[in-house]
Amino acid sequence: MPPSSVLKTMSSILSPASPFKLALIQLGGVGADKAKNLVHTRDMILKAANNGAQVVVLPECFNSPYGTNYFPQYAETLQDGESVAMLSAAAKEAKVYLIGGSIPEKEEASGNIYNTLTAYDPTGRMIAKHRKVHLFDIDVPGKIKFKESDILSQGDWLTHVNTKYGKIGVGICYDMRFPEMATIAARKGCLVMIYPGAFNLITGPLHWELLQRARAVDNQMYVAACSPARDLTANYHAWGHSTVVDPKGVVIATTEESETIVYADIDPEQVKEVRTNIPLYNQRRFDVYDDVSVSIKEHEDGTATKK
Ligand SMILES: O=C(O)CCC(=O)C(=O)O
Repeated sequence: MPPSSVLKTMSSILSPASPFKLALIQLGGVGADKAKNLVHTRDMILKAANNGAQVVVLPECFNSPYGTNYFPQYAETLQDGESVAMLSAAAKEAKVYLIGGSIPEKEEASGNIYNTLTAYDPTGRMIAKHRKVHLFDIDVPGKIKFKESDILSQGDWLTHVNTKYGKIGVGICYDMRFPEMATIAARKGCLVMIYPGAFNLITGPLHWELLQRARAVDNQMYVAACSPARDLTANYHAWGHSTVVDPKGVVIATTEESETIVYADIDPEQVKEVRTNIPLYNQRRFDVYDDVSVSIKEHEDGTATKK
């Protein structure tokens, strides 16, 4: 048993939190018909809630086919968009916190398009908005080339969603490759980092699970990533394998590539225990290198920005 002073420090690094059941909806059948995509998504949210989920997660780009050519056509504003309206109503009907995957968002004033996640509380109120911070621009010759920045603008803040179960850090897909985001979230008291994402058949097998386990073990927090199901008739073939990793770095729930819902129990005591047993938090040498979280200030709307 560690001394009580250590235990006290350990519990104080996690914002107040309680256990909850998480559901990752590995959504299938996302096609060209947006209205149809929305109807199916709502059905799956209700299904997850009926199975006891208290926090429900959707994948990246759940309302439109994935690809830069689709973004302008499917983009909508957060003020009067049909996807946001559905998400809010579904969160309320299902009485769950909803991490609403992402949609192409059009900002009316600038005309910019963003890859945007919105989150809702069980009354249907939008409680956070995260715009993908790191855009997916890669070129692996002969294998995969993707350049989101041709069409999308990048987000300028981090997002820590306040829920009654504790604080949840969010990122979108490629954001997962940047460890600073998860480290900042952990040091600001988030117990889980959630990434709606859509890796592909090249980088998926290489890095999807590895990145989640890395973020989890480095930061001693839960990490979850929610993908669409794979559709070989679509232009973009998603890796699937929606996964939840615990604070020890162990995969506690996962799947293959078909449509399904992945469930996992998130327990803040597990975070505290791991951080007590292996007390990395207090062993960091900020006299030797900098703490990436100190320059970040959290705001009431869930955003976190440089001071
Ligand atoms: O990082 C990767 O390999 C895939 C990222 C991605 O698909 C995305 O950001 O949408």
